Amino acid sequence: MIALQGISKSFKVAKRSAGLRQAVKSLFVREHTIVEALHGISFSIQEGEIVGYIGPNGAGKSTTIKVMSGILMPDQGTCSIMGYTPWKDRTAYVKHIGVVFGQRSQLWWDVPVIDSFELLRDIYKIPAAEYKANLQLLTESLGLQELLRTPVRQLSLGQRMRCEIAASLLHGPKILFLDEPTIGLDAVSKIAVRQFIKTINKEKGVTVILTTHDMNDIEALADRILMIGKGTLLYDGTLSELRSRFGTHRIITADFCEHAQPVDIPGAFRLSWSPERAVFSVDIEQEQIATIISRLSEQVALLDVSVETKPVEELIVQLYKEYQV
Ligand SMILES: Nc1ncnc2c1ncn2[C@@H]1O[C@H](COP(=O)(O)OP(=O)(O)OP(=O)(O)O)[C@@H](O)[C@H]1O
Repeated sequence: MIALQGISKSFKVAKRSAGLRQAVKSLFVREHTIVEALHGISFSIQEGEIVGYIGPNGAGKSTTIKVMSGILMPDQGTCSIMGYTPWKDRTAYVKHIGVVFGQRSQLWWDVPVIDSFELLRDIYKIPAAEYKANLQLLTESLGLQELLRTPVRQLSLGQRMRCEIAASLLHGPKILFLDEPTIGLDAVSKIAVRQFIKTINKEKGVTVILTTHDMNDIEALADRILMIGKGTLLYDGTLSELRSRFGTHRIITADFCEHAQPVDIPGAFRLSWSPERAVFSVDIEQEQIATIISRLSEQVALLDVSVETKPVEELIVQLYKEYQV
């Protein structure tokens, strides 16, 4: 459904040093630097996938989304989405995609939300019956009833984001590009947005590509992760593959029956120790969890023990470090 091959994109950025003298100089002599935002990006995505597109700040995520949604033309490479070249066949192409940029609004600021929706209906030439059905479904599933008559500028961030997502889906696109859809949302709104993304993917078969810095989004949604750093694709795989490749550590938390003095357990790294509780990190490639627990129970009376994998967030940080991005 989506195939990118060798996509590169550079930006020419005016360089200016600080100070009045340099400001005056720059009026006459302009110096530029080239920022290479994307460097030979290739991947393909099948219909029905939910793909998390991750990477540190400035990695090139938004630039890729802009290329895929036809807003930017790359310097090199090919991009075929549902048979279209996004930046060439824009008018026909945009009918098949929905785009949400978490940091920007596609809604008209001063008018009620429903007015923006009606404008989009006219722009996309959505047939009346289809518009009515989609609006009803989106209103119900995103809880928009109370918001439709409110001017966008009066909405909270979470309320606006729900309206943005609805706006991007009114024309029933097959692909949804979400650039940081949960940025700034509270925990309840985040869960609601994630739930909704899951539902449209399952029930309507919408293919979803989302960029995010929130690894809980990735954990909750993404079947597959594409990781980009400094404009280059660094990882393409599932979260569980990532876990088994990099997440060989487990965190053991032990609660004691009575206060205990710190002890060293061979094969485990002690992360913390308080009179009632200790936390260890264990590399399961080196030592078995059961062995560590048995060694620990020989030293202290255990009330409770829990074993957790390293949080995804930490795995990603480890991955960024490994690739030096
Ligand atoms: N219009 C532009 N003009 C000049 N440079 C740009 C432009 N857009 C992006 N860049 C540069 O391209 C690089 C990639 O930016 P991009 O916005 O794609 O990163 P990102 O991965 O989305 O980052 P973030 O997580 O911070 O949103 C950055 O170095 C950025 O400064």
